[in-house]
Amino acid sequence: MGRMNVSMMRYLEGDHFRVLIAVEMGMKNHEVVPLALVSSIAGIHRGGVLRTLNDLCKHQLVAFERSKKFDGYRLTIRGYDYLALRALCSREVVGSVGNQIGIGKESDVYVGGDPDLNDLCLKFHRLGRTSFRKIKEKRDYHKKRKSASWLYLSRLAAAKEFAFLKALQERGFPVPKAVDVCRHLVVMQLVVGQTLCNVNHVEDPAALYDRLMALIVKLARHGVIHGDFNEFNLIMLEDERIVMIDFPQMVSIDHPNAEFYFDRDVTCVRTFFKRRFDYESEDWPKFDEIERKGNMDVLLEASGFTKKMALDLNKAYDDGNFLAHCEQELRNESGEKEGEESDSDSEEEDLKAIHEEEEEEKDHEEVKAQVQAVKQQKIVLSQSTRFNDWLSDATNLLENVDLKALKTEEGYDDSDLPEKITHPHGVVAASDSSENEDEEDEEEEEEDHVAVEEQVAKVVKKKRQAGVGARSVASSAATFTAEEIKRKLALDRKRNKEKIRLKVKGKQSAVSRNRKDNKNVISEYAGWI
Ligand SMILES: Nc1ncnc2c1ncn2[C@@H]1O[C@H](COP(=O)(O)OP(=O)(O)OP(=O)(O)O)[C@@H](O)[C@H]1O
Repeated sequence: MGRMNVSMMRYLEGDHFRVLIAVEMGMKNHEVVPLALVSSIAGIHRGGVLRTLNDLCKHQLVAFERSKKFDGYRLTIRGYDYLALRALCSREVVGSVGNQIGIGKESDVYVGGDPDLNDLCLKFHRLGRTSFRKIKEKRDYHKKRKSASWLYLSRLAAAKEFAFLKALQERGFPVPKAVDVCRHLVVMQLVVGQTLCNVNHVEDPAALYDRLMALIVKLARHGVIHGDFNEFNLIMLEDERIVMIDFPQMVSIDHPNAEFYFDRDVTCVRTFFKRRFDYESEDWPKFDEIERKGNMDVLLEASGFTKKMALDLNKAYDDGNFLAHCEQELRNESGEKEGEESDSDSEEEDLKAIHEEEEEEKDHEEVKAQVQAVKQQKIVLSQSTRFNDWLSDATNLLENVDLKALKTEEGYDDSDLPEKITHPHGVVAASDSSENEDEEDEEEEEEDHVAVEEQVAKVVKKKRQAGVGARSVASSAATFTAEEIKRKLALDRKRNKEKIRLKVKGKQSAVSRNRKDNKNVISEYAGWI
């Protein structure tokens, strides 16, 4: 029995726990939680979530798994322990975790301390431990669900233990003081003593025997039967007082098998005393003689530990291997127990349906997105070909423009312009005027260039002032009239506007839909934390 390694907790940040909680929530209806879902539940962008998940994987708080349909993350036992501890730390219930003092079939027990370093007992329920270890080899066989069942069952076991501890304590039974519960972790008073199985000698076995039998009867009078009343679940203090621990199978005396459980508790004590202390009594309590005086069983049901929860938990205990959910599922599949569908199975089916719906929806959305992308591409392509056509037409027309004709037609005086502009290709001017000037140095060229620019600016200004603009030039040369271009531009603008509007609308609805889904998941899990 070692120590729980909680050193990593001090290095984890808020985002780490946020992502851990997101994985925990996602595991309600996912065997492994896909990155996209973790990201949307946590409300952190994918890049950030991925980085955090890598950290968590490194510290074995989550595990990455590949399944047939998709890859994703699942919470590990360590991750679940960290979540519970973190919550209790922030409630200032737990301040430290120490050595392991007990290891049972269904739990790990550690010494802990509160922030003031007073001793505490931390009991981590591990109800799905068996199934969790075999999860890989059984994965294909059981398909979905079992990953959720160990979280669910461990949480139920903790809730039940806490509820019983409180109720028993209030009625004066010798049990450890219940401090708090979170997820699968129950915090209670640390009992300093020895379990009865380790006690070899007592001063007065008869007195101890009577006290134990009186305890069984007192429980029954209050309406409950321990169900596991044996030397392993009884701690003896130094002064030989007895403290009861561990009530996993506590049942009401109205339970159909109540008598069987009662007799089994009595027999356990008798057998132990005979074997260990060689003490046998002729006197032992009988179930028929019990007079009910309290209704703790009923009160417990009203305390939040519902019938449904008890049903699920008892079924898991009865089946022994804590895979009740999965086995029931299998039985249903093989048609053995078609008429006996329990609540948990209907929940399983609901979850399955939700899962399938989600996948369908996802597929649908993907197809939609693809269609949208193809449409968009087409529009862009059509726009670009239209533009290219228009550009080539315009270029051709421009080349055919007769500037001289234009000059006479428009009253255009090009005396202001240098030769290079008057003859755009420079061929005519070069051959006519200066055949001898073959070489021009770079400086001159540059000066010319600046001069040309200035001249152009001057001419344009002049034309504008005279009310004759470039538009009139274009109108005489292009096949597209100004009206047509205007109309086209207006149409394009309108289409673009519509496109933007549509896009925003779509985005908004997707965002609000995601938010709604996340809100539902979060509200469903409100009682977990
Ligand atoms: N409050 C406590 N104070 C001190 N020790 C405790 C306390 N609770 C449990 N333990 C120790 O932890 C051991 C395991 O506890 P417990 O019996 O509750 O676990 P379990 O998993 O239900 O065990 P199992 O089902 O195998 O009997 C006990 O035998 C006891 O030694």
